[in-house]
Amino acid sequence: MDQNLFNDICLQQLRLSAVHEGETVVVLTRGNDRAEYADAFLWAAQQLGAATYHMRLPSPASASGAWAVGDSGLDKLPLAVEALKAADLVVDCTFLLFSEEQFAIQAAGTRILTAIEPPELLARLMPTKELRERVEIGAELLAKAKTMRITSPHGTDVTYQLGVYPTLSEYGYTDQPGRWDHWPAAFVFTGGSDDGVDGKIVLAPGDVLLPFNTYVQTPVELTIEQGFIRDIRGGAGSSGLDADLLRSYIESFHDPRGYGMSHVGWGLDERAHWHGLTQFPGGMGMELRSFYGNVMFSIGPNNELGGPNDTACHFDIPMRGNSLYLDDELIVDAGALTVPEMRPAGSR
Ligand SMILES: O=c1ccc(O)c[nH]1
Repeated sequence: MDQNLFNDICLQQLRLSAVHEGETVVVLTRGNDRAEYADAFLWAAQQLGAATYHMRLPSPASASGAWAVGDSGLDKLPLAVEALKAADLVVDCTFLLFSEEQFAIQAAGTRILTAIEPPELLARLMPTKELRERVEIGAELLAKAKTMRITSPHGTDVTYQLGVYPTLSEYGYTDQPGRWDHWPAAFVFTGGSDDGVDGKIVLAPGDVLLPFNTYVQTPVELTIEQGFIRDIRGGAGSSGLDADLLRSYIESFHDPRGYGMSHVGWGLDERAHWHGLTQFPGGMGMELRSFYGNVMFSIGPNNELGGPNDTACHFDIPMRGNSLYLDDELIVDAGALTVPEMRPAGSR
């Protein structure tokens, strides 16, 4: 994208995130990644009268090749963490989520906006206040629920006991002290209690495996007991290829907590395409986490919700055409939201 255009969308973003004169905005990058993001955000912050600078960390010293979450590169840099805590807004172009340092920075009252996706996607899925309202309505419903049940025509039937962990909303910008968000995003999630997820999830062709950034081709059956996946196998009549890939990847972390059940919720953005991975292979799948009516469950850490599991092995798995009940009330009906206030304005 042309740098002037990129500057403009970052300006729109920082306006939504309520950046103003007297604030300090720090843009965080690593190695050679996303220098043009830093330029655009620095320019935009200046337009709004904020003080701003770029903090550039070295590239990770070791590259495992896997998407290991939680390593911020800041663990040996307490001075840098203090500087980030002193900022009003950190624009995180590195993915700090699941790291100790992200939690410490938020706890100091600093808001954090993660921005990693390709500029074209940032532009197309520019957050809106209307979408924020719909996401917040979803978050309110989810926060009140005591159980969540997910079913699908393929045989999924799993129940999460809720109420232990907070509900988080992601709508793509952040204007409240201490709040993190990720641009672009439109979904809500919480986590089941540590030993309170039981049942079966059957992944069907077209469901999405992030970070593989692939669509499931062969059905996968996951058996879940007391918050952990106990068995992964290919569904009836399938070669079992996707089941083998999933298991092999999780095993490579040598951490049984990689089989834990992480966050769970649903997506709300009708502008986000299910087929998005075919368009932006370089992205990290935020479009897929956000597409309207997806039900997304996750595997691995739950420390971002305050839980004890801080494994580096993480999967997000948005599924199509599933149904989701909160306390027996149908909220997502085969991939469509039932609550009019959560639907796009034109389709209530
Ligand atoms: O924005 C995100 C990205 C990944 C994840 O697991 C949650 N939210």
